[in-house]
Amino acid sequence: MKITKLTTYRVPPRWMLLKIETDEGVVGWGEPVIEGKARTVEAAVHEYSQYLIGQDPRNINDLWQVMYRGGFYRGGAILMSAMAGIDQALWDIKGKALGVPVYELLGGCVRDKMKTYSWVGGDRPSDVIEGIRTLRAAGFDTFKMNGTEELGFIDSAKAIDAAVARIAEIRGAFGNDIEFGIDFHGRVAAPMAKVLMKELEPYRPLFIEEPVLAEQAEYYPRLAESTSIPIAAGERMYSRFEFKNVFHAGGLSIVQPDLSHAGGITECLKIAAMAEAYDIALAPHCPLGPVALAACLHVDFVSYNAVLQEQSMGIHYNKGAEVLDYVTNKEDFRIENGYIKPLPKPGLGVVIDEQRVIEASRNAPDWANPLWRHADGSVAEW
Ligand SMILES: O=C(O)[C@H](O)[C@@H](O)[C@@H](O)[C@H](O)CO
Ligand SMILES: [Mg+2]
Repeated sequence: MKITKLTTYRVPPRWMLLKIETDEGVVGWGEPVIEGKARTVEAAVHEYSQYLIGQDPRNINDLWQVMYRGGFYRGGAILMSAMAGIDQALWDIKGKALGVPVYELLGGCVRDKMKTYSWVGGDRPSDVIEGIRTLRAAGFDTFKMNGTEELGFIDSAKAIDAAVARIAEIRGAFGNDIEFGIDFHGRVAAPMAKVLMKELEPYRPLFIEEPVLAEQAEYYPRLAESTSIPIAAGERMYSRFEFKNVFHAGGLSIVQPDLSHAGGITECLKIAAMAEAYDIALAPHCPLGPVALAACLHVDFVSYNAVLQEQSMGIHYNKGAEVLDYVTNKEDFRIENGYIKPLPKPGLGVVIDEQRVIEASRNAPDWANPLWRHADGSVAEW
């Protein structure tokens, strides 16, 4: 079997789908994307085709190493996201060629179903109570929300109180009938992270995500010393070589690699196994589309330390398309009481409505996150 063609489709709301064709008619789909930099990742995907066209797509490990090491420079959000989508498509092809789901190729499932969670609120955490009520009616009991709006390096007690009051209201409304993670989204600088985490402790969130920016990961052990709340991070780390330093330093309780940013299934499997050795739980990051979610689920189902899966149904970013809009086997993605079952079809288990994708790609918006500024005019972390 040989790879003959790579085709990329940028589609609403902010995703990119990659189709890899072969000379035997087996087609694989991937989802290479960095939110807000789809065109850059698209260029990187097509630059990698020099290593792929004419090659056997089933030699996933060798193709992965060639893409990672062959061009001298390596790592980072753009290249590892391009590789991630290509890797996903190669696993899709291999599973389809052998007639089995990818998790069967990886040794089979360690669980019957995988727990998922839903986002509530938006960029500026509001309407969370209403959002939780709606999603609870749909069977979810675990949620995630932004913990704060923009926050200064050193901010006021008033700003802290506002963030804490929102969480107190949630606990007050639902008690311990729900669980929720709080995403600091990298908006909080190290000095304030310690303050805010301490104030949130009484409300026992399931985890605090990105309590500081990934480039400040050396604070994780110090923050972990000062709080009982589990620390989660990983969406802005891109290879096992980055994660190894964070695991070794300690402080991280939940690792959240993104299957469309951190080198794909091949790399995230290795990250998951490394995390297990450090007694760190796995909760793949996935605010993206159906192929990214499917790739996450295959890693979840074969990873003992997988505990929670993010999925983007109803997420505040999905303007213009929902997570299953480009999928024809929607029933396989059914979530019951917050749980999803292994995807039964060969490969990644996603049947893409290519016509719908082609139509949607004709006028895909160039999504970008908003640019926030502090009251003094300086740029704020979004
Ligand atoms: O936890 C999450 O889903 C992420 O923090 C998410 O909000 C961002 O990754 C966003 O997709 C960036 O454009
Ligand atoms: Mg996050």
